[in-house]
Amino acid sequence: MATLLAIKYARGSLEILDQLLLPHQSVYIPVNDVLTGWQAIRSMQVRGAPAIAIVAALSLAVELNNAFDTAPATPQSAVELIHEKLDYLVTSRPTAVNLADAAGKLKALTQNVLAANEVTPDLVVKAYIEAAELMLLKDVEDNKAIGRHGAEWITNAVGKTSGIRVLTHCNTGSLATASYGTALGIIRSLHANASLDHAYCTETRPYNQGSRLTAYELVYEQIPATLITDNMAAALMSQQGLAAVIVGADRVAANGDTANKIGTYQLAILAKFFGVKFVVAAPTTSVDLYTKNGEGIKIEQRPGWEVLVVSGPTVTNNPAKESGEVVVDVTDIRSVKQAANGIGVFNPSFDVTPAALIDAIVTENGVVEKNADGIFAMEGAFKA
Ligand SMILES: CSC[C@@H](O)[C@@H](O)C(=O)COP(=O)(O)O
Repeated sequence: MATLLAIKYARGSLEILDQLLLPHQSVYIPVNDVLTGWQAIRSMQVRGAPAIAIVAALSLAVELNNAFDTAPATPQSAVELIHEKLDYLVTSRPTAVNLADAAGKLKALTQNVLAANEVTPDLVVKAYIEAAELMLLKDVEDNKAIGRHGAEWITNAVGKTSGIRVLTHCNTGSLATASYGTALGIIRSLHANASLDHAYCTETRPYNQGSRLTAYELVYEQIPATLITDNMAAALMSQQGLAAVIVGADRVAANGDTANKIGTYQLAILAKFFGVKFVVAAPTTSVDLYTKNGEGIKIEQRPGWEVLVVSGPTVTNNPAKESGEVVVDVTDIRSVKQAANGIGVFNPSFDVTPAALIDAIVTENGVVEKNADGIFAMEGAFKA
């Protein structure tokens, strides 16, 4: 069976699956430049920490590849142009560190190319494009490794190789990454090993990444699965004997505090209460050693209409605008208003789960657990 692909890329061409239309329609839209990439990320046409970073990097790769007529005059100006565009892309969404991490690595790489002998603007551009393309390939490999490590850790931790039931939140699958997925990658691995009995996924209000995307992926992959609303988690844990809650991450601080989709924190508290393992799955590109703990993580506040409507307005007739303004069509048929007029709205897109509530953090290099003092040392995640 073909895997779902959020990102279709060949040199000079990038298309993304418009996630605002899922699960009703599967429509790929072209992303030929940085401005369109920025808008696709801000408007959630593509979302999920790794996918955002890859689409941002590749949108610039396509723009540079196709801009034959406007190639920079000097290697220095090529580097400056690339850095300026990357800085702009980083402003699209603030919480997931993968985007800033990718931009930082690509800036350092192009800066290093400048130091080489006989460098030309073309060489700078070529080095950038090749590095961005590698990020796409590496993410798939990393996710498969996360899947293997996480499945092994969970089966060992609960002492069972079959009959395992898990709960996941938000979307962390093929649609949130280059392919395979992080938390959903672990569920995929458990299923492939015949260890999984059942996967539960939350709706993940207000944006419904769970019911719209994770449920879609689970059905597509024929993994036995059930959808719950976010407020059913305690009832589920009290009745269904879960082995683990498995979630992704948008940013893991140096002490293991983890920013992830709003609602993750309350699931971690419930997991602690019910003695269910709480597992975070993320590539090392989500680990931010420069941020000491969760207090330093900037949480994106999303527009109030996402809470006031079901499913949310779609982005239609949305030409890229220099101002970066995103045009939403609130009269769209899927925008069913469900709240009293005049009510205020609190809509943080993410929350921070304290490290104390987390049992394991799985990266492509293995599993980080707390040391004897009960502390995660996330530097360890960078050692294979
Ligand atoms: C592998 S994706 C991990 C996280 O990015 C995911 O759980 C999440 O919080 C996504 O948020 P989103 O707002 O949909 O981009």
